[in-house]
Amino acid sequence: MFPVFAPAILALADGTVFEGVAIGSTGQTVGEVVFNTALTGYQEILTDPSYRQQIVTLTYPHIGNVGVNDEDVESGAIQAAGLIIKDLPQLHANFRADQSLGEYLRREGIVAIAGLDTRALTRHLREKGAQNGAIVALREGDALTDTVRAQAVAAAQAAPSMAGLDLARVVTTRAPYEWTQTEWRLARADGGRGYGQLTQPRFHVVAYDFGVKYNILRMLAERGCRITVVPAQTPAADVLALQPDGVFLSNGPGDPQPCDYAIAAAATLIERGVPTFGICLGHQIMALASGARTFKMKFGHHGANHPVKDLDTGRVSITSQNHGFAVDAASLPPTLRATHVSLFDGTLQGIARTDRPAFGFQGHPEASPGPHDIAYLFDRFTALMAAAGK
Ligand SMILES: NC(=O)CC[C@H](N)C(=O)O
Repeated sequence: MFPVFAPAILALADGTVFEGVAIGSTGQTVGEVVFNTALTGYQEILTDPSYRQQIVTLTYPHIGNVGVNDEDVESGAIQAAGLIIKDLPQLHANFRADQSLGEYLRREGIVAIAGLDTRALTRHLREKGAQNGAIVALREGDALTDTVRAQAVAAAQAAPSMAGLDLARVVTTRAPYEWTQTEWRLARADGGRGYGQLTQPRFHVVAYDFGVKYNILRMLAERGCRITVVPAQTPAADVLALQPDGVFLSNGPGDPQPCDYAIAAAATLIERGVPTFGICLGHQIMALASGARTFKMKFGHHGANHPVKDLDTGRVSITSQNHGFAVDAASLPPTLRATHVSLFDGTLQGIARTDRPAFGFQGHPEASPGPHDIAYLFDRFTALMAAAGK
């Protein structure tokens, strides 16, 4: 029996209302509505902690075809505040699937909507900018009234703005832990060579968890890193006491600016000459720690086909992206140089310290599913640690 879907609406803070059907839990969710243009990877997107308090609309129309499995997760749970898609196939098929997308959303209590015009919504967000929204998913038989619409718009307007929000401290691990992984969990973003091999640990990396994605840890482990993951608010002195060969600053949700504890810790560790690599939020924190500024973008970058140019080599990589803030290229102090730039809008994508072994990248070199063009940055990090005497 195919399910009968109850009505649902998406209301934006500017008063625009889209109607569709409920494909997840019933109830209401609020968050910043952003669009992601990747064709694949809906499970990785939903479980990426950087999507906390964001409602994601996927521009690819058929989402759910291959169901859901317990391997393709980037964290232990769905992190996005909600999901918006055009069409949920009524049957899924994949040998690895153990449930449907709808079942997964309901099991995790996520409110989601399908059946609306995601192209119109995406155009709207591109023109007006990312803004807060509310999804209201009604129970079967409940009527969609003007009161429900008005309440949803009011809920969207009452939601907190992403600018100024420190969410890293919300999603981070409560206690430090050592990353371990089994064969089947090894990274797939290894340049298409298939499943990677664990290498005998050569480096000890302390990874700040601001909302870290599993595949980053897998790719570091594959390159011979033993990894101690620490909470976002761990002081630099505690990290130095672990005698790391390198420090990794992870991706994560929210605005980097209020993460003063992380900015202070990163500044100390970089100053002390510890090889440091930052991805996305970690890259932004490294920039702030070095005296640059960040700003909120109009609708950000969320997709898997963004061309980025390496300014040192001229090489263009197709990259995965997920960010709503960026480092202001005009704010770089003399100790920071631009290493990568987005060929979509010219915004800064990579930075490196001129006086210390530290660099950051705005996109996702660990992208799983790919593209894997920029995975070479992980090798750059291990090379920095090797050069520092390991
Ligand atoms: N993926 C990330 O780390 C995102 C960083 C930050 N939250 C932003 O939106 O820009």
